[in-house]
Amino acid sequence: MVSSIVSFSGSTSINSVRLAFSAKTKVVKPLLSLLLRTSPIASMTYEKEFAAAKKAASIAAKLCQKVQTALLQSDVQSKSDRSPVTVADYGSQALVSFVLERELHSESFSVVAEEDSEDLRKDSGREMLERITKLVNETLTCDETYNVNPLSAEDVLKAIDSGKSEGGPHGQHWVLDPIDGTKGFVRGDQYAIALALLDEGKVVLGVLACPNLPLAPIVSHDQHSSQNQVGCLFYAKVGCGTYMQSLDGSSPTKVHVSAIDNPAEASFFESFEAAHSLRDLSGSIAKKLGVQAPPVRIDSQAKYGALSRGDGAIYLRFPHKGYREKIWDHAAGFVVVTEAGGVATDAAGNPLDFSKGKFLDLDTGIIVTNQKLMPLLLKAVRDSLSEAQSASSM
Ligand SMILES: Nc1ncnc2c1ncn2[C@@H]1O[C@H](COP(=O)(O)O)[C@@H](OP(=O)(O)O)[C@H]1O
Ligand SMILES: [Mg+2]
Ligand SMILES: [Mg+2]
Ligand SMILES: [Mg+2]
Repeated sequence: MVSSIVSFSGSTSINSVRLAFSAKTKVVKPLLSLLLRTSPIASMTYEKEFAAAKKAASIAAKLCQKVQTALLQSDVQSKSDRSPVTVADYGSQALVSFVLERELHSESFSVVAEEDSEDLRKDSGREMLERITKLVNETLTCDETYNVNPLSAEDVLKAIDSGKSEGGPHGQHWVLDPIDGTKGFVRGDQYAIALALLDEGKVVLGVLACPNLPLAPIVSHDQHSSQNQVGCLFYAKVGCGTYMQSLDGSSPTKVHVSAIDNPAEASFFESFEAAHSLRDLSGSIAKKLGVQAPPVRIDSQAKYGALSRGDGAIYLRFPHKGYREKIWDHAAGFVVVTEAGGVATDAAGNPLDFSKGKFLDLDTGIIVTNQKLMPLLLKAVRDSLSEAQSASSM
């Protein structure tokens, strides 16, 4: 559900105030932090970071699109070679770090990212590193924003590891999944470049670039929509709502989650990959809710983006026992969907906690929907889980 066209303006000097204070004593900083979080102007902060994140994800998306196009045109034999995907993962991560550092000149650059350069630094990684370096330089040249000397292989390695961190409850940390939905990327389906910023353990902004997601709703009553343009950029900042624009740069549109309050009319998302989520469980929950529509299975955090604009009303994710969710698989999607009016919790209804390092500590799974459906969904989840538990103990 897409509503009015809005653009961000009305900057304040709150960032400069922050900077000035941040250099001061340890006493002032927490006080200022508290003030900013409780003040109505808190939502006006992070403007520079927000702009940098959008730019970084958009440039990385260009690199990924280029690799995916080449991958899909290649023959069957080279399709089974996974190296193009790896090249895109590393290339995307290097570009995002490069852009963030260039734009922000931050003294304490910290990134919790999925990839690192360890394998690339080995002799066996040399050829791949050359391919990545070439790709990164080609993408930067095409973009024309940065008039820089070509990056060397060493620059690329440094960018991949730049600010490497485990996150945590204090300070600011970027959270990056350079390609989320790797399996979808290989198939030519959905994937996302997912970038979020944590501040004192909370996700304060997030950007999702979804190069293959149609601009038109993917769960639509109008199956004959003439709009088949793909490539969406979703972005959200705490207190400011969620916006979507085309990756080509159309004007932003404010988006909202579905307003459906009758679960029978809702459709639900889950992973395309059967191994990523327990389908028996999501099927049982959907049945209890009376959901009529079949599940919509797509890869990556594109699910959060689609949900944030009201394509479907529920996202169910129940990994197999023992799987630990990583923050980069959810941080950007979380703020995109919650700022659009959605609610995302674990299976017991606890808020998602991004402050514990690179893992999300969860009770069983992740569920996302709108405010009205959440109580019904939680009950269906509770009932289905206890049924599954008693069945397994028999
Ligand atoms: N067995 C498993 N259960 C749940 N998630 C898994 C999984 N194996 C991998 N994943 C995660 O699922 C992500 C993709 O999400 P989705 O299932 O929504 O498409 C992967 O991100 P990457 O593709 O970045 O590695 C990976 O982190
Ligand atoms: Mg991922
Ligand atoms: Mg990934
Ligand atoms: Mg991965």
